[in-house]
Amino acid sequence: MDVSDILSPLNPAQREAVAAESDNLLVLAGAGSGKTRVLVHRIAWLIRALGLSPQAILAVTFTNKAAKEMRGRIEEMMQISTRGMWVGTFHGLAHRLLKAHWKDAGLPQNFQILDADDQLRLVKRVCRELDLDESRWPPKQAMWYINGQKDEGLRAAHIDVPHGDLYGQMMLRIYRAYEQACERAGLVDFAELLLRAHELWLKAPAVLAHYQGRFRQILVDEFQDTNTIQYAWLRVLAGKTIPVVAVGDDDQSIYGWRGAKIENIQRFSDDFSGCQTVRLEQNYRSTQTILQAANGVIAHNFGRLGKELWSAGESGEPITLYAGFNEQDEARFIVEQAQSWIDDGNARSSVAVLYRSNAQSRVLEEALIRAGLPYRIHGGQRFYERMEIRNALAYLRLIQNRGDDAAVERVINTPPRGIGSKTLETVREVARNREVALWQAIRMAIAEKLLPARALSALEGFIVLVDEMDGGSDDMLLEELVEHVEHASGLLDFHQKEKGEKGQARVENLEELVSAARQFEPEGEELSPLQQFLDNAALDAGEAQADAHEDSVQLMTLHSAKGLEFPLVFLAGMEENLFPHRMSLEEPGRLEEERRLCYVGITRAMARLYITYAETRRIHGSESYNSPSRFIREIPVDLLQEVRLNNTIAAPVSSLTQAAVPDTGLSLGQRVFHQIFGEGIVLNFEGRGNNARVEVHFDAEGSKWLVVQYANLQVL
Ligand SMILES: Nc1ncnc2c1ncn2[C@@H]1O[C@H](COP(=O)(O)OP(=O)(O)OP(=O)(O)O)[C@@H](O)[C@H]1O
Ligand SMILES: [Mg+2]
Repeated sequence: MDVSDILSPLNPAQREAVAAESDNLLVLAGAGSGKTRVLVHRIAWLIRALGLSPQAILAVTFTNKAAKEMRGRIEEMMQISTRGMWVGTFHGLAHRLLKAHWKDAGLPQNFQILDADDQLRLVKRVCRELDLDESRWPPKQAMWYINGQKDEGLRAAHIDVPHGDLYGQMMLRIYRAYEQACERAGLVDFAELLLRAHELWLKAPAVLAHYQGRFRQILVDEFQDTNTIQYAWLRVLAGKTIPVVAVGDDDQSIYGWRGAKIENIQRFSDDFSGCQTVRLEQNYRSTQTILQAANGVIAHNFGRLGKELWSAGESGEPITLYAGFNEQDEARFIVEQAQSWIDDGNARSSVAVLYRSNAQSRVLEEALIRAGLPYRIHGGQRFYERMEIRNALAYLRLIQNRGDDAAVERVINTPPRGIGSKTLETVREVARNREVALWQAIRMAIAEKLLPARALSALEGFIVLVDEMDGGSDDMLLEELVEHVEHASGLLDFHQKEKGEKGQARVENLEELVSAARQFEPEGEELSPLQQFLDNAALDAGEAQADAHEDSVQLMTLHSAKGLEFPLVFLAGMEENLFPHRMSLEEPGRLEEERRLCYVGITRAMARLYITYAETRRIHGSESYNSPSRFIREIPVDLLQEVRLNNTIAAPVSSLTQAAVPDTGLSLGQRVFHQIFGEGIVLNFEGRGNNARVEVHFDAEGSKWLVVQYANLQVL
């Protein structure tokens, strides 16, 4: 590819960004305006026009999948290998650094990554060791606290809690104990990866100098979702010498709840000297209708950096709105529409169904299965997160590192081998008192006969089992080892004996893990293939799907849809309390983040967009009645077309245009307070003025019809 070919498929603003010569560059632009495309072309430009070696380039993407795509695009454009290029997520890159410089980072060479599930398990254990009442100090909250502090770059030793702050003191105590537990077992959670990588720069100037000498340019996609520690890491690395190109969209910042800071966009131009800002305003992804809908929704947020977005594309079809009478009906409608789109000759993978919470996927999955439509889930119940897979991986981790307490906890009695909670408690106590890993504690318990004979022999069985799995493992291929472990551990046998589909699915998943091992390509000799495989599984959880290549309908949460695009998109479950999420209704900041999430959802659609909601929904085992999401009302009504139950088309959208209950000051979806029933939300109404009756769904009491005149509702 010629230099001119790199620029020709771009518009003038994009070209300016690709060929910009300034030290630092910020590309600030709305969805679908080609930000990611600019990054890819800029990398090509750096290599072709400026003669940079691929090894001198560091590119940060938001997911591992995006990193793979970026590599693929560059290889395809330039016909070069991207092997030496550092492309990955902040976490992936941090991991790579720590593996290479474990000593400087103060870690054992074989440190293990602790994923969210294992982390919670460990926090729970720590809380138990501190003798804390779980209901008073929920481990999950402690975990959020710990991660929140790490995201801000704070270790327990850095935190000062005021005397009277009981809560703060307790959290800090847990944090401290948790740090020690990780240290002892050589475990590193996700937030720790970033924190350590940052500390590595500060502790080991020679390492920093090495990378500062190596990289000649840093590029960051989805910059609006960087958190404090990522930003700090970047800033130290860039120093005064490495130019940084950041692309982002303040309207798509959706990870505030995980510590992401939109303000980093504003800080960037101050902190990175000589920064030039380029704005892209043309959207190439969506029809005008879809774009206008997205613009209509996001216009309700305040304090935006302000961007124009227009499209030269056609106006396209109206957005279809469907009210299912329950979630089953909603799912049926979605599958029906998807099927007819596919029957028209479109690929299954051109269809995406997006939803707010993972729990919503089950009903959709069932409808897809009934219709015989293959589907794939990104995120959520991910392959590497499935219980049986995690169990098998835990055995493999033990082969690698007996000190991995989280792995011991997970499989010591899985499948059941007669090691009860009392036995386990004793082992934990030994570990605690003597400050050793669980594995060693087991050995001590055996050697010193600290338990009844039957318990000891069960423990011994476990030790022998793992040691035997390890013996000879060096001579096996990775796939052989995985298969051997699944058999020898009894896992396969255990699930084969399980009744019904669940057991069958688990067996299939275990078999799939063997295939994954077969397909796995280790890089370099430094780390054993097993170690690389385990790291990959932990980092990649969810993104590496066994059936990635298959043409299937795409299911995912709105969060995981970031950066992607699909010709046909369904936004399902567009109901108050679901989306916007119940938890976000109290705080304006959270509500705005939900709205950005809605903007992200709408802008994933290229040609066709469906919005659906259910009038009643059974979720988490209970029935709820929610009004349509306020975000639907924020879409200009002339862009919408409502489809009724029997699939007839109605326009205009009656139920939504009448959002206000006439002459009452009330409107649908509004939160109100009643003297006796408490807080609730207005769902429905009849009549007008003093004669109007409204249906209010009270948080505590359920739905009730009330006469406005007597109900004396206070608007909240
Ligand atoms: N100049 C262009 N000519 C033709 N197509 C373009 C151009 N620029 C971008 N596109 C296409 O528009 C779509 C959106 O581009 P891209 O994904 O890079 O946008 P983005 O700004 O990164 O979006 P998001 O904010 O959702 O991440 C892609 O299909 C891309 O190939
Ligand atoms: Mg992008």
